[in-house]
Amino acid sequence: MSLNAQTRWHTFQSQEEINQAALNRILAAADAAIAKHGSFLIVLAGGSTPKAVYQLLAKADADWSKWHVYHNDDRCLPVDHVERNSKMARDAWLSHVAIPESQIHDIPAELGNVAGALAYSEILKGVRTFDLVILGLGEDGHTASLFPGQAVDNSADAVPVFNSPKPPADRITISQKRLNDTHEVMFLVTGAGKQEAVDNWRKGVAIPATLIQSPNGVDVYCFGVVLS
Ligand SMILES: O=C(O)[C@H](O)[C@@H](O)[C@H](O)[C@H](O)COP(=O)(O)O
Repeated sequence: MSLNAQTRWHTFQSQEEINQAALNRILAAADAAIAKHGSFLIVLAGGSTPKAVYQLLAKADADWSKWHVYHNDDRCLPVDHVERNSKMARDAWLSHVAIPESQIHDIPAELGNVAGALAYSEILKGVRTFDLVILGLGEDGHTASLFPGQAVDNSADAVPVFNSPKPPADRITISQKRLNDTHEVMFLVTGAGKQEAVDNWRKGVAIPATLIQSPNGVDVYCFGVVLS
């Protein structure tokens, strides 16, 4: 599968507008994937913008029995810790809809980064190309748990992260290579704090987010940053 470096930028005028656009995009991607493959494979991001979209998904109508949910990263904390991305997604959305539990694939980050990454790589073994990967953007340009200045580790589908500059230090992330094995990518970027990272990205400065490409390019949904 060949990758496409095209980045399409979309700006929205309010938080509601970006949330709604993201919701529509997810539901459309699900319909298209289910029509084509009989299933929809979505990879979730942590962060406040995705959370608001998940809350909308909790009230949406969809063919939930065909959805398979993965996470692009998680923090090595107990399962029920409020900072676990898996807990956030369950509380905001997944516990409120009829996706079969066997199709919700949390990262077992409570096992620690090494054992948890091995276990998640096993879970991802044989999983087909994802349909939609959702990603956030950190102020430092990180995405998933791919941080600036850290070596890119594509040795497995899920890899341990040590010494994350954003706490907690121990995390697990799907690798760049496996994240790029997807039909579509949607970044959700909100807030003026992301301006410098967005400026760098648009100027062609390498930031972790620019590691992400898919055969269909990448869509970046923005609110609260200026696209100059
Ligand atoms: O793992 C983390 O530390 C966060 O989940 C982080 O990666 C988040 O996705 C971005 O910082 C954007 O977050 P917001 O959507 O809240 O701006």
